[in-house]
Amino acid sequence: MAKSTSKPRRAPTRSRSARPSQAEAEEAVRTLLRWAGDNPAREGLLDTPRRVVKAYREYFSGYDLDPSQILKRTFEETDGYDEMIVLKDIRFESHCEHHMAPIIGRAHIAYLPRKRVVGISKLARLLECYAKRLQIQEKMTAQIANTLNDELQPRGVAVVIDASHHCMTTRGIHKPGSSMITSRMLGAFRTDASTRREFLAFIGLPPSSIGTGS
Ligand SMILES: Nc1nc2c(ncn2[C@@H]2O[C@H](COP(=O)(O)OP(=O)(O)OP(=O)(O)O)[C@@H](O)[C@H]2O)c(=O)[nH]1
Ligand SMILES: [Zn+2]
Repeated sequence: MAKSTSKPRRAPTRSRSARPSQAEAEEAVRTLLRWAGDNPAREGLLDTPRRVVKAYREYFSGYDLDPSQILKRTFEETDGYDEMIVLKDIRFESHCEHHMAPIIGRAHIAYLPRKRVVGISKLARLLECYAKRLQIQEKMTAQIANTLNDELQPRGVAVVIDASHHCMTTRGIHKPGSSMITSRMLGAFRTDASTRREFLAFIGLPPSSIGTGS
């Protein structure tokens, strides 16, 4: 195979200074409006670029958050609590990186603490931090589990996400009602079937619905 002489591709930068300005982002929206066949100068569309950019700032606010920082504050006075901790049915909205279309669903996050626990809202914040980025569901599921595992070093982590992809429901193949389920099991959730079953029971899934294949 011929050796490639092309320059290595630079990793995408996340630094704020490298971002286009607000004016440039609004101009890009005007271009899309013209491309769609409309007139960005008509009264109803005059404020649309500003609104779209404001909405995008919200949809993609996760790039400005540091996921590990979210889990930095932990509590050790738990009287030795070492049972499963589950936050279930956490609603979220994300956007797929292929079409920038909404992904809307629910996440269930669990861990088996080792000595310390984290404030429960931080699990939802961790989810938000990754959801408010361009995503594929598999990656988001793994990112949440891996960050929890790295930061808390618990005995196990489980993440299940069940979500509807608007790129599949409102365009393309048009399958409204379909949803995608992903899971990532680490530590005891991966190696111990009874731990996994207990978690699945907590989130209302049948015991054999999610295996680990290992
Ligand atoms: N695995 C996975 N696929 C996703 C996710 N979000 C969107 N997709 C899929 O990404 C794929 C992109 O496929 P392409 O063939 O490049 O794009 P496309 O022509 O718009 O595909 P269609 O959606 O089939 O019309 C589609 O099959 C989407 O359903 C996700 O979170 N995980
Ligand atoms: Zn998509």
